[in-house]
Amino acid sequence: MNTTETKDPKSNSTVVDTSDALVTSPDPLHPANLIPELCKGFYHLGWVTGTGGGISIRDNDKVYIAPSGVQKERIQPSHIFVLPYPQPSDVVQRTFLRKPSIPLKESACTPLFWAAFDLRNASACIHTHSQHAVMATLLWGNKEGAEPVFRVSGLEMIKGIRWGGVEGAMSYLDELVVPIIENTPHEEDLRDSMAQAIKDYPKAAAVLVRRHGVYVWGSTWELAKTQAECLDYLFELAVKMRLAGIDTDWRPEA
Ligand SMILES: CSCCC(=O)C(=O)COP(=O)(O)O
Ligand SMILES: [Zn+2]
Repeated sequence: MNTTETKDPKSNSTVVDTSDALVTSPDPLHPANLIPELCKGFYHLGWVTGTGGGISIRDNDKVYIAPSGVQKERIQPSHIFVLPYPQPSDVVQRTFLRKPSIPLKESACTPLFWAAFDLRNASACIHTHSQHAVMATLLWGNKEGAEPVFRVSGLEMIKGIRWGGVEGAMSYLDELVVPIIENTPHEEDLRDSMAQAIKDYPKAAAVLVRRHGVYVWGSTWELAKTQAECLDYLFELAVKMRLAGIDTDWRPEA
């Protein structure tokens, strides 16, 4: 590994390695191999088209992050940023263990991924621009004075969600509640409201962003992925139910 420490004058961040050592592994489960593979899958689900969205994976004291504003289905392991964990989620003072040698910038979602790592001890966080998530934010919690949340109950896929995203599994009898925050012109400016929503809704496994998408996390990348799949299914189905005039608050008796 090239251990020369340099200061990036543009971003005022510290970079210690621009070689590929931290992102080269024959192991398909290495985060630098997984992120490109998972992003390709998310692209085909319509979750990360047009460059937005993605996934970050934390492996103990290292966080792996994809580049910003690139075709997420075409990312290579050599495009991945590696950051030490923990560190403040401050944009100005960010420290990197490894940056790509070609001119790329880390995902604008980095401070939001960090909120899930810091506040939920998550090991992976997924951001999607799924139209199902966006439709859910347009149909729930949007009336004057209404609590800004998505709610649904009485659907089997709720069992695929964990309390707080990282604890025990929810039951078929439970109501799923996901807070909705308002969008901002710049992704990184969502950080404080996402952190507040995570604190206000400690049982929620995700945060929806109005007219934008959703952030979902888990204690492993596998659980972040399956919860993102269950939530997306529930957003899609609940939207269809609401549009068909079917009660989405029906709850089975205990
Ligand atoms: C058309 S994408 C708009 C920006 C956005 O919502 C986003 O998620 C950007 O993520 P990136 O990882 O490309 O910085
Ligand atoms: Zn986004």
